[in-house]
Amino acid sequence: MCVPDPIRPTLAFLGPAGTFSHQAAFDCFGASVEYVPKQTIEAVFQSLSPDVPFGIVPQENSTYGSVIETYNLLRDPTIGQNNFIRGYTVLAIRHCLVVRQGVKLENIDHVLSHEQALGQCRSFLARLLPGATLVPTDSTASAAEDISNGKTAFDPYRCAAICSSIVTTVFEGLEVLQQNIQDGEANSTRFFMVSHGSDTTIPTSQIFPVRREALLRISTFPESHGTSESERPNFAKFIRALDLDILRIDRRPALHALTFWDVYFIEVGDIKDGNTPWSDKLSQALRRATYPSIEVTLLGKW
Ligand SMILES: O=C(O)C(=O)Cc1ccccc1
Repeated sequence: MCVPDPIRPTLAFLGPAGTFSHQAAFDCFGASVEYVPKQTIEAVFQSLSPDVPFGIVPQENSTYGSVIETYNLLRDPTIGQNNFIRGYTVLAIRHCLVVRQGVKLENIDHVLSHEQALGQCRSFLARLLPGATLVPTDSTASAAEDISNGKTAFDPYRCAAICSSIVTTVFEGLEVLQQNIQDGEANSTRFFMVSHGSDTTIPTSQIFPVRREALLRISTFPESHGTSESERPNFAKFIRALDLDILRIDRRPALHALTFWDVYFIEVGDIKDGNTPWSDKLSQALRRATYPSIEVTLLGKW
């Protein structure tokens, strides 16, 4: 059972120890939180509660793009109701090819990792391991753990994991065969910090960029239950009415059954900081941008 520590709140991350999510969280929170590993990003979201007030989830990579699993989970109604995005942090990602000690490149016929990491190392894999089978795992560090303890469906002496070099200090019998195998030196991942409740005090000052920003979820649906094209919302009008900076837009299929009436995620920023509190400015913007067939939920502001 998890007994909450009144001094050190709990933070859930995609585990096991040694993932990039773990590093991103540690860079922000250091010793001020207690870290709880979860097997999936979904489990991180699901664990948010009074006992686990904080979580961290990967949101976007500069080489491979949006983390689809995270955006799919942001469609859940609990986000924006009980759980909220509270800010973000960016981590430079340096991938390594990690093997059991003594394994050489020519021995490898399976490469295990999180699908984001496999995607971030495409050109290395195509050049140096063109014949290897790519095996998606729950996380980068879980790939290393599986090879270390022999819990893969494959011969661990014919496998490699793509992960951080830190895993060699966490799991036994592993070594780094190649370093810096990511496509592009600038490879970075942005992580969202999430909390249970919208105003839970965050035990760090490391996470927030100076800018005032927010994430909106826009659900679209036909007003009548015919799915006529003429009912499609006019996004240009909606965005003009918001009158905020539009920092990025993502789109995922909706959870309802109406085909192609999608969910949009819009990150907005304050055009100019003034004396008006950011929450008031956001409420005013959302009032200006009220349209039939568009439902807006504030998923978080920071
Ligand atoms: O699996 C991990 O280590 C994660 O934290 C997800 C991830 C994977 C690859 C790059 C950044 C984050």
